[in-house]
Amino acid sequence: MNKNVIQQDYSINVKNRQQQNQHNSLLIWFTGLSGSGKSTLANQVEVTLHQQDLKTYVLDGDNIRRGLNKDLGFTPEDRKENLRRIAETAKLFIDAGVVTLAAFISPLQKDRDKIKQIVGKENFIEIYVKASVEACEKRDVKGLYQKARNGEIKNFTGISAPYEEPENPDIIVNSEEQTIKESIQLIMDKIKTKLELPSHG
Ligand SMILES: Nc1ncnc2c1ncn2[C@@H]1O[C@H](COP(=O)(O)OS(=O)(=O)O)[C@@H](OP(=O)(O)O)[C@H]1O
Ligand SMILES: Nc1ncnc2c1ncn2[C@@H]1O[C@H](COP(=O)(O)OP(=O)(O)O)[C@@H](O)[C@H]1O
Repeated sequence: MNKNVIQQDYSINVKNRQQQNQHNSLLIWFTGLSGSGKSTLANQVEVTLHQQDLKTYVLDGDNIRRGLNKDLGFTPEDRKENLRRIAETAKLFIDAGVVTLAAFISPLQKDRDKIKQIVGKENFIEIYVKASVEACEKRDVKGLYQKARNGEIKNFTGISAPYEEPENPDIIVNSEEQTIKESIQLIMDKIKTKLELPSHG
């Protein structure tokens, strides 16, 4: 970092914003294979929080890769940079007082550790959306597994690129064994205390 770039402080800080919103800000990070259910669950958790008047925003793999990170692909280096930029973006959202949900494959433990370090461990909840490659391939929501099997897509997670299961996730939901409703309930129970919702119960 350039030593001539100095942090500028403003009168209104994250605590002021959280007080006004009447809830904490937090990064709720969903990791798992393509098709495991990250976007589905992030969407439903956001709907639930939004209905309770919380300020929310979802950062999603496909959407970010069509904009901010459209210069990046799926090599290990590009995934690392993709996730670093997303973590820095999420940090701004947390500072803005927003409950931020992120749905990214984020396949490597070292990259997920870095995200936690960037946003601060007190602001980070890691949810492992567990589902086997077989189940995700059977769903093949976007037809990408078939393309990966045909060799049309290289470095495809679960087929030709690794996925490391999280070492110590805060929450595990198994989308082969639990219904969407059960998973949402489990996630809501866990995040409620972290969000400190004084007027929301
Ligand atoms: N090679 C390869 N491997 C994995 N995924 C691929 C690939 N090519 C395209 N896609 C699509 O990109 C989405 C994953 O992007 P992410 O930013 O979440 O990936 S990563 O965290 O940087 O690993 C992923 O979205 P999800 O299916 O929602 O996970 C895919 O739609
Ligand atoms: N228990 C479950 N939890 C989440 N998704 C499920 C579950 N059962 C079936 N699905 C389906 O699996 C698919 C997951 O796709 P998606 O949410 O796009 O995954 P990802 O974002 O991880 O790529 C959706 O079509 C969803 O309806």
